[in-house]
Amino acid sequence: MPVSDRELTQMFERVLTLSKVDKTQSVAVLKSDYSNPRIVRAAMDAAQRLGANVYGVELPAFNHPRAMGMDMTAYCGDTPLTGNLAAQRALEAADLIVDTMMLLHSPEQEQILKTGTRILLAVEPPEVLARILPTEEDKLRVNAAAERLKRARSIAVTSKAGCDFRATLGQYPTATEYGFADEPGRWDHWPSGFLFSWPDEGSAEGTLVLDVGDILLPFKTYVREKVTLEIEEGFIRRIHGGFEAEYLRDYMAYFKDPEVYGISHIGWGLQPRAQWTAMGLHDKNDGMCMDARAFYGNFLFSTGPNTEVGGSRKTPCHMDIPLRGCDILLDGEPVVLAGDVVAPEASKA
Ligand SMILES: O=c1ccc(O)c[nH]1
Ligand SMILES: [Fe+2]
Repeated sequence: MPVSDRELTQMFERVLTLSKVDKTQSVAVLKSDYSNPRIVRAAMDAAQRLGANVYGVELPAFNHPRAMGMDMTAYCGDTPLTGNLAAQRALEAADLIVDTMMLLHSPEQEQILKTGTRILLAVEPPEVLARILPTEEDKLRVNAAAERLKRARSIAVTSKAGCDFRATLGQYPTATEYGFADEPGRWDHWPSGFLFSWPDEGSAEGTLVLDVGDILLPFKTYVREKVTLEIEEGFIRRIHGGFEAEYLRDYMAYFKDPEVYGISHIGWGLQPRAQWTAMGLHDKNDGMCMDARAFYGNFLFSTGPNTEVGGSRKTPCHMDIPLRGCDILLDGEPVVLAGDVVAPEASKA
């Protein structure tokens, strides 16, 4: 359903307030040719109504000749900001950046965050922003789960479909997304509600089976026949199944880069207002489909780049793949069973 400009501005006031915006703050709204002008306008107006110093940074769109599709998560690393040091300095001067063009998975984003500037990504359709408006309660639940994930030294994922995956943890940090950027140097994404870390280099092993209904992003397709990924020493070695397996093999091979097969962030969804079914009601270019990444009880794994956490893999090909119905155990203790969150208690909706 359409969301009015007035409601969109009010929601931005709410989320920017949660992001600690007030009259002491400066807010930069980062945009490019493909930004949603309604989101840009609402962010600018809301920040002004909160008394902040507001400015816009507009960057010409960047198209990589080998990138396919319009989903900004598909081809990572180079962005309209790449190489534009003057614009990066202008952004680093802000306390908070509202990113309406997507810096995610770029080295520049990490450099900006290291200066203490906060970044809030907001590129989903206003209807999705409204349905998954962040709350303090979301933050409490995600942080409760993060306390458990931070302590974990191993993760194991199994499922009726045949998943039998494990990895050791600890080399990389735990990352949380609860929808607002309230602490210095924090990046967050409105809408969200999930957490993740990265497997220790070379430790991801076993089998991941995409069952019917599991999701392939950025393809934005629901799997119709099982796809089996065999993983050894942190990399996908074999992909087999039917049409979707062939499609995935062909797509990943297109990049001619062995690093695309590396396992990247892995974690689980904690957002009950995100729906597995939502992707089927949107066009592919409506947004990046955060419902699929955040729906409650999913196991979300991904492939490709891990430079944002100091990893060595810089490859543009990034797949986000949420699975339903998995058991997720940390150090042998369940946090999700059959696709339902079971622990920690404070993380349950
Ligand atoms: O919010 C996001 C979106 C995409 C992604 O790869 C991670 N987190
Ligand atoms: Fe991802």
